[in-house]
Amino acid sequence: MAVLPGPGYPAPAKLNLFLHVVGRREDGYHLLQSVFTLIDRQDTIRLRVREDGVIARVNDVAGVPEAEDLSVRAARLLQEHTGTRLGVDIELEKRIPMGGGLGGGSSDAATVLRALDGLWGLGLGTEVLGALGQRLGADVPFFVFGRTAWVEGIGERLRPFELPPRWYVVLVPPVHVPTPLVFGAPELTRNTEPLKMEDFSARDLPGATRNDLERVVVGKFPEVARCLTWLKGKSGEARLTGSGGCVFAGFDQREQAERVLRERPASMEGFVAQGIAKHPLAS
Ligand SMILES: C[C@](O)(CO)[C@H](O)COP(=O)(O)OP(=O)(O)OC[C@H]1O[C@@H](n2ccc(N)nc2=O)[C@H](O)[C@@H]1O
Ligand SMILES: Nc1ncnc2c1ncn2[C@@H]1O[C@H](COP(=O)(O)OP(=O)(O)OP(=O)(O)O)[C@@H](O)[C@H]1O
Repeated sequence: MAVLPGPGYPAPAKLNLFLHVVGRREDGYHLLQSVFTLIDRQDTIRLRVREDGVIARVNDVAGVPEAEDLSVRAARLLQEHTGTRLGVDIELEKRIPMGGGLGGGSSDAATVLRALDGLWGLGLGTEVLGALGQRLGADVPFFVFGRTAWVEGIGERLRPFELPPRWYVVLVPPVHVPTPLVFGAPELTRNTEPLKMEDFSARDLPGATRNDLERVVVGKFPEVARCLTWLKGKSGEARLTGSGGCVFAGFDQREQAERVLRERPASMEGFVAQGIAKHPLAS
């Protein structure tokens, strides 16, 4: 039952269609190349502006204490940055599996930044919000950018990339993969040769790319390995998203995706989601 009124603001999940680690910065962050797409599995965030400057979450979210919640931290950061006297009540309805490489926390943060930019009358716009968002997490600039993107740097260099309509089977193993554990693994390869975006169309991508984090995650989490092996049996394109543990495969027809999902073993959680070219809040 919703506590706050109104339909709320959507915060869609993402998939990394590929993820190459091409280097490492001096501060330990990794230089990546990736194509990010939004999908229509989403969290919902309801907001009510407060005149007293207080920022508070009004519902409990299992596994996410209020002080750590990226939606709350996004509001605090924006308030500090602008000095606004306004505050906000935040209600977060989670539907995106957590710790799955689907970027849920980052998307929640980006949605709060965008929505409060309007509700608090700030008018900062996409570029400033994206730069602020980077302080909250490497994926936040993508969600602020709000469209399918070829992504470089640690996640802040974004260019639009065209994809045909696609439906994805996403399997959700019962594990929570900590991103720092994966990036910190000694066995991770960090020297994939950089690709040029101009050389690739969406159709070439699966054969020419992979997720460099996959080998590390599969080695550490047998449940991820099990889901991936099963899905690879259905599509050679199956792979990990982000730092996992979710795995996915893309299909041209919704029916194909739904059939594969139905065929999965009863013990495997999963869903079908459609790729979306543009964030519902993007102009
Ligand atoms: C792997 C991806 O999911 C791809 O979309 C993201 O790059 C991870 O993004 P994220 O979860 O928002 O990551 P952050 O919260 O910024 O970083 C968590 C930790 O992951 C590592 N990290 C993250 C991103 C990056 N480009 N290099 C890194 O080495 C760092 O150890 C960092 O402390
Ligand atoms: N609003 C939020 N929603 C989900 N997790 C959050 C949120 N705020 C903070 N977190 C913390 O972030 C952790 C990772 O959650 P999230 O779902 O964003 O990971 P992820 O999908 O693996 O992200 P990524 O693709 O960026 O690696 C959670 O376990 C939780 O501790």
